[in-house]
Amino acid sequence: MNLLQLVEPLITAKVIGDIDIEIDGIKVDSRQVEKGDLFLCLSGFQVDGHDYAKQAVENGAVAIVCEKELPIEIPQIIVKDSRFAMALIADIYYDHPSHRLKVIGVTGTNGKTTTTHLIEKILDDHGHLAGLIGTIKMKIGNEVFDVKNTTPDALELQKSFAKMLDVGSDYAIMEVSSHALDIGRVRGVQYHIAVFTNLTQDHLDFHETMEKYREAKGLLFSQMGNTYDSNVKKNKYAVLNADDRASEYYKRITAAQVITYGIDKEADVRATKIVISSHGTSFILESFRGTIEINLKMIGKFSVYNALAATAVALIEGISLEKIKRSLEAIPGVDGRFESVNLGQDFTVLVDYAHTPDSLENVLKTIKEFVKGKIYCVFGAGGDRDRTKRPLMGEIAMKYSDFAVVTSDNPRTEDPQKIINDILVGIERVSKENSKYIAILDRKQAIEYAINNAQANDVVLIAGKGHETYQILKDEVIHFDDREVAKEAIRGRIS
Ligand SMILES: CC(=O)N[C@H]1[C@@H](OP(=O)(O)OP(=O)(O)OC[C@H]2O[C@@H](n3ccc(=O)[nH]c3=O)[C@H](O)[C@@H]2O)O[C@H](CO)[C@@H](O)[C@@H]1O[C@H](C)C(=O)N[C@@H](C)C(=O)N[C@H](CCC(=O)O)C(=O)O
Ligand SMILES: Nc1ncnc2c1ncn2[C@@H]1O[C@H](COP(=O)(O)OP(=O)(O)OP(=O)(O)O)[C@@H](O)[C@H]1O
Ligand SMILES: N[C@H](CCC[C@H](N)C(=O)O)C(=O)O
Ligand SMILES: [Mg+2]
Repeated sequence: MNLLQLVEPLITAKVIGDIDIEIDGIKVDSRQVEKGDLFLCLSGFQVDGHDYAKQAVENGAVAIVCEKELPIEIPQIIVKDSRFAMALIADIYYDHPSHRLKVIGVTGTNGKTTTTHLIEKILDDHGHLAGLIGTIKMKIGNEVFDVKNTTPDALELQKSFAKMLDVGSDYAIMEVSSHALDIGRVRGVQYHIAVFTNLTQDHLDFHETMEKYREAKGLLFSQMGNTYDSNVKKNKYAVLNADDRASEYYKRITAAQVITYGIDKEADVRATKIVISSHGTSFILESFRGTIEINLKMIGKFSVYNALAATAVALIEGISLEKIKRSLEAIPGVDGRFESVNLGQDFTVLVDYAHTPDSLENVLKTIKEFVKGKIYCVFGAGGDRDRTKRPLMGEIAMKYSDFAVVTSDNPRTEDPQKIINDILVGIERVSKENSKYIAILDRKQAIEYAINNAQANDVVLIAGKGHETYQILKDEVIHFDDREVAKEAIRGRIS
């Protein structure tokens, strides 16, 4: 593509050199640059991409986009904000792929992965080909790719949309993280439907305050643009959780048509008569398209919220209640979310991705609804992440479980014992004389401890890492899968 044409909309950019040249690709990582590429210098959180411009040139870059003039021989396009430029350039380079797909974005503290998977299942069952982007994987056609981030950067995102179009997808369903919204990874994406799950504490290391966190998520709704814009091929919809206070704010800042879902408050799509058991959750779904009984295999009130959000999306897309019911009822659950590890033992082992105070509380409350014995809660908290959630998670574990086993999650660059100590502050704040808890640094030993001590009818919840098959330590990433470790421990007990 001609570079002059590609950067034409960046009207305030200062250009050094002749940019009336062809580029063969765009890269943000100097190590991946190939002959003929345009290299974008991003000032990162760890290092500054500008320091790698030389390496990019050595690898064959023919031009760079940067925020300051650099001592290199190839043409430079100097912009105010190279992340902003990246979003714009990527959208143009891949020929506005999000305008040719129906993009459904899901944001919120908890439930994004689950809700996107439910929407994908309903659309696929209904003859659509939906691409999927999120925490567990990226799916394009029938191919599945590993992901580094829940929401990729603008370049990878637009490229993925383009690939989805190539394989004939008509929908892209994606998780939109608050980080992505905040640093502009999804800027320029045209959303057809934006979904909000909920807003509770997380990521205050990054956003600093709940208000800023709420505002970051709000960008998904405010950036939807004007519903009545003549360029917009279809109407735009904001699907909001009526039971979450933040929805009022999102309603105010969006021009999209608002469809609400909920349980406690009046809503366009609502669940009543919820019954939770150890095998599933049933409820009556009342909607603007009629009423139907749903029997989910997934467990818990939070699962009902996710099902309602997915239902609202499907109803907007004109899918009948009967078909939605059939799809939702067929879903066994999502990888690593309330996933049972069952080798025939007389107690229950559940692996779940709860890594926030709210999700831990929801999961434990759900288990309380059906448990006949005691609850063991094995959990930790991620390093280099919101520290203030740690004591809160400790308090919640003490409040809703009978035995807390505090351990390591992904310590990253932090000292794992210090993370545990932060959790113990919360535990000790609420613990009573007969409260039971233990701290075991090694996650494998912690899981073994809970499983070895569980009695008939008890539930062992292993929270925080869900589908993850690794553990991020200071200097290395090791293979670690809670489900495998739990199975081994159960086998050890049974034999
Ligand atoms: C804080 C944050 O968002 N960081 C993201 C950011 O990395 P960064 O800015 O730190 O990158 P960097 O390492 O400083 O490098 C800066 C630039 O130099 C370039 N570079 C670097 C080295 C080199 O040799 N050559 C070179 O060109 C890099 O390619 C980059 O362009 O850009 C990277 C590429 O897009 C992301 O992978 C990375 O996410 C990191 C891994 C991360 O942990 N992010 C978390 C906080 C995150 O974003 N999480 C949300 C989900 C949260 C949730 O809802 O639960 C997500 O969407 O994933
Ligand atoms: N609607 C919900 N409300 C509250 N908690 C939920 C909800 N749905 C799921 N959870 C809990 O949160 C955990 C994470 O769910 P899920 O992976 O769907 O969320 P997510 O928003 O994608 O998380 P992440 O921010 O890590 O991408 C689940 O394992 C469960 O414990
Ligand atoms: N998307 C979340 C995942 C947290 C999962 C937990 N296991 C951890 O590592 O903290 C984050 O990056 O904060
Ligand atoms: Mg997710």
